[in-house]
Amino acid sequence: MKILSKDQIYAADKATEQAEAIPSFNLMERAGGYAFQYIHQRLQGQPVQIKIFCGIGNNGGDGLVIARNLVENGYSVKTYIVNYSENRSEDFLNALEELKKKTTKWPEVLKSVADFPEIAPEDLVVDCIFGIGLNRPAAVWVQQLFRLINESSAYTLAIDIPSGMAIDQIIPDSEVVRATVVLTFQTPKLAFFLPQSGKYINNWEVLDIGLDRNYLNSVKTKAQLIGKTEAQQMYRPRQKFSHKGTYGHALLIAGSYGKMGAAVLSNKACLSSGAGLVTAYSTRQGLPILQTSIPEVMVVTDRHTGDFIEEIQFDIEPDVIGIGPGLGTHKSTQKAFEEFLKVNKTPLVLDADALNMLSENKALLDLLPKYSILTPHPKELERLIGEWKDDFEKLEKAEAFSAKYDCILVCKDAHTIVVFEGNYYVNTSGNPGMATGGSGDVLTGVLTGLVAQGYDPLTAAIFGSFIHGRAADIAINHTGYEGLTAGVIVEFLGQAFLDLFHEPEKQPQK
Ligand SMILES: NC(=O)C1=CN([C@@H]2O[C@H](COP(=O)(O)OP(=O)(O)OC[C@H]3O[C@@H](n4cnc5c(N)ncnc54)[C@H](OP(=O)(O)O)[C@@H]3O)[C@@H](O)[C@H]2O)[C@@H](O)CC1
Ligand SMILES: Nc1ncnc2c1ncn2[C@@H]1O[C@H](COP(=O)(O)OP(=O)(O)O)[C@@H](O)[C@H]1O
Ligand SMILES: [K+]
Repeated sequence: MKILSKDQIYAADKATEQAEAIPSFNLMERAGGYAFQYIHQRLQGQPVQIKIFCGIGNNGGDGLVIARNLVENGYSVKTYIVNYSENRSEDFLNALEELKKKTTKWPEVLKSVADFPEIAPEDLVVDCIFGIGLNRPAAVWVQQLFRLINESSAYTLAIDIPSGMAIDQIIPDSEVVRATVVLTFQTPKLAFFLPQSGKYINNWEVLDIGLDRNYLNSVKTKAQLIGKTEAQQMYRPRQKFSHKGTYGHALLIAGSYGKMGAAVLSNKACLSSGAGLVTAYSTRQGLPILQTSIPEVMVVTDRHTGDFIEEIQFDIEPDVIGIGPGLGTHKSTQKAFEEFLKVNKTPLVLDADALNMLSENKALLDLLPKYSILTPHPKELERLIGEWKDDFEKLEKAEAFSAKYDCILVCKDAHTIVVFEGNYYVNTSGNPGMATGGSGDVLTGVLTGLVAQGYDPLTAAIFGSFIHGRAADIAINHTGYEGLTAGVIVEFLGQAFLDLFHEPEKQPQK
């Protein structure tokens, strides 16, 4: 699903107005009308006290349209205008006129804390104070209203975006309305998926307000959301007349003393995501561990007998090499890594200590083959690209890094974002149960296994991140969040593939 930017949303409005030859107020009527229907379908006339807080822009105008529809349908509604500015938008004024025609209970104007109403826990709050137009911190008294809503524990429906959250920047130290549900128009907003702003989002739903299809189909967005529908399209079915050679040979260079589990997990995951052949490269000490725990995997060891890999040399010709999990950053391993990069021509997936070694010696980055996949968690990413001011700047820096080194950056997080050629692919699968040691090692194995099978590296990164999270989502039905371990994610990889074609994805609301 496309994630439109602020400018693109405003352009979609304009395109719709032109294509349908309608004034902009019709669009507000439509958006507010659909939002009303959403509420009405759920309340079915129940006598709930509804408190609608409206700003003075178009988000506020939407609120007034919702209020009018609710009044017309017999609901008990109190409407407030949060007067943070005197610059009322034209359509806000249109919506106000229409509301005044339908009720004698005109909206109360709030100008300071003294004007705030009480909010009872059983009220339904509709937040239409700020929409995507927020571009600076709200006044202190307005933020106090956000706090009042948050402390009320009332069910809160935020329209388009929670007030206090900007669509394209992080406003530091700003209070944000913590909505129970965010009902967002036409397109999810990138801010919902970034840690600094996404933490305020519990549930979000897209409301299709019928913006111009031609515009929506043709617009190229920087960001897109990857769900089951997108993943399905990337899946490569296995062929009847195929053999293990068809699905490639993966080599995983991983493990050191005390961290052989990382090698075991990534190798198992590589096998379970469909690679034809998997070879583990590790220390001699690792040989019995690998051979007993994964008999399907072949093992090549370095010729030394120490705790760490001291040399990377093998006489097989893998289709892809995954490197890094549990490797350690011992001097001898660093040397071996550097020597390996100098001669290697095989596509790479780099994780964990391989990334740390790259961060310590940035010159090595120039040795990476084109389209290498790097899978940093936030700390590893920071070591690679430097500190960021906020999550939007993080993405910009990741983009610049990916362009400079022609690599695919898989920025792991609650919503993993794959960054490549100026595009952001935002993953929707996964859950907090995955915050457990070894789950990243599993991802390395999955991505390596997919490249081995012939998925191009970008598709492998996007599709693999989805499958990895999806396996964990299915697994928690059996383990709960706390009981999920990295090994269990591997066991559910097969289920994640099956699930691709099982049930259709929930459609956006209308
Ligand atoms: N296609 C769609 O999705 C449709 C969208 N629609 C709706 O329009 C909404 C966007 O409306 P909007 O552009 O009028 O902005 P909104 O958020 O109401 O803010 C109002 C104004 O506040 C100002 N301002 C900003 N920050 C401020 C601050 N801290 N303190 C004080 N003032 C501040 C700023 O003006 P400025 O002062 O910067 O000139 C801004 O313009 C969108 O979210 C959706 O609900 C539908 O109606 C139709 C279809
Ligand atoms: N709260 C979360 N929600 C969704 N996915 C998560 C969450 N926490 C971690 N993950 C996922 O789990 C993996 C953790 O990787 P990483 O930190 O490298 O683990 P390790 O180093 O222990 O293998 C990543 O793929 C990340 O996206
Ligand atoms: K809002």
